[in-house]
Amino acid sequence: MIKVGIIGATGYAGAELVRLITTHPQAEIVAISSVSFEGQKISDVYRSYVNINDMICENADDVVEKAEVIFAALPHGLSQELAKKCYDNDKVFIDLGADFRLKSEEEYKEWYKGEYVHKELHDMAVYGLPEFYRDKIKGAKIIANPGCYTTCSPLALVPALNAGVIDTKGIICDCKSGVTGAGRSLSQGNHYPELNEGFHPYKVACHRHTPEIEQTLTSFADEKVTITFVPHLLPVNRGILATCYAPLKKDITMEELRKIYQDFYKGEYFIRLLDDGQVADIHNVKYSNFCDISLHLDKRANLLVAVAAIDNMVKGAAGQAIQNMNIIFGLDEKTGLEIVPPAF
Ligand SMILES: NC(=O)C1=CN([C@@H]2O[C@H](COP(=O)(O)OP(=O)(O)OC[C@H]3O[C@@H](n4cnc5c(N)ncnc54)[C@H](OP(=O)(O)O)[C@@H]3O)[C@@H](O)[C@H]2O)C=CC1
Ligand SMILES: CC(=O)N[C@@H](CCC(=O)OP(=O)(O)O)C(=O)O
Repeated sequence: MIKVGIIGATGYAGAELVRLITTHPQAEIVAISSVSFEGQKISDVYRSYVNINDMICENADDVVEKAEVIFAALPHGLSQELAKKCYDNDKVFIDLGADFRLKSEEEYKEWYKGEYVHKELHDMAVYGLPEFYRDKIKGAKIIANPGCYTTCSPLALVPALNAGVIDTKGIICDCKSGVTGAGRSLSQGNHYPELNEGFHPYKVACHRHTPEIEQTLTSFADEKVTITFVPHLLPVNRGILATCYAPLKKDITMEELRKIYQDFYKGEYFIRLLDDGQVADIHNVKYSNFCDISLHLDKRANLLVAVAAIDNMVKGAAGQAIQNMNIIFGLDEKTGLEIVPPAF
């Protein structure tokens, strides 16, 4: 059994790791940590875990000592020293935050106002989007696990970009997220009466995920890709829907487009390419690690419209992190993640 530690287990992403790894057949949670709830049971924080997982929250040092793979689900900016400690002790470190995601320190400074403290760790960190970078993930010691928008949007666009059928400029990622995406901390914007029955964009064309999505897209293009990214807050608990618009470089039929996506995602269990006429819906991926993609052509405007849906807590966070762990430890990628999304 793989010995797993979870730092930040009481947050939404950490609690989702607890949920999924508790039943993973080849991994066991050996330690979890929390600052606010140290000494308390995780099942006292989340009553759904009573009698299933009643582990006591310890501190982060205990987790690093006991585990061989450490997941960190902390606010941005707290993972660099933790990664160093794990690396020095020959542990695998999987970071659900953004500290290791951007390869360019300049971009990190611009968007996160932080510094790269251990540059060598940033050089060796692998961006953990398995459908694109599986081979690099296999030997990684540090994984930068992508977040929700930054998983969903590239999954919708990369096959078309890689095949050279869409432009590298003028792409729009119009995304909607459930409220769990904002984490467990309370804020006025997430207050029920102010959120429920409303719907609005935020950080329009200035969200910190913009350079991260561009970084992934650019790795499949022959020049820098620039996008307009507009996230919206959807008054549901879970789910991300990315509706991506991209100018077509040439005339293409639906059959040709579909073939490009089918070939690119051949054998990818977690990618479900929907039939013509169907649309991706967050409803159908809830609680699962699937990404549903539907393809549409707007011939009048000469645009590709690619829509992708994921569960932000699973494929957008904990599930993808476990997928990365499975790859690193040589397990079948699906292990512990063969979850059937509920029908209603
Ligand atoms: N929610 C989502 O959909 C996604 C989240 N992520 C990323 O995962 C990470 C966690 O997000 P999420 O779970 O939503 O956030 P939460 O706010 O729900 O949880 C954050 C966790 O970090 C702990 N924490 C807070 N401050 C500190 C601190 N100063 N030192 C140590 N621990 C601290 C918190 O609790 P405690 O006080 O108990 O230690 C809690 O366990 C973030 O980097 C986020 O961007 C990535 C993809 C999707
Ligand atoms: C709804 C909401 O607030 N979402 C978060 C993103 C959550 C996420 O994906 O976190 P990462 O930053 O780790 O990628 C936001 O917009 O900041």
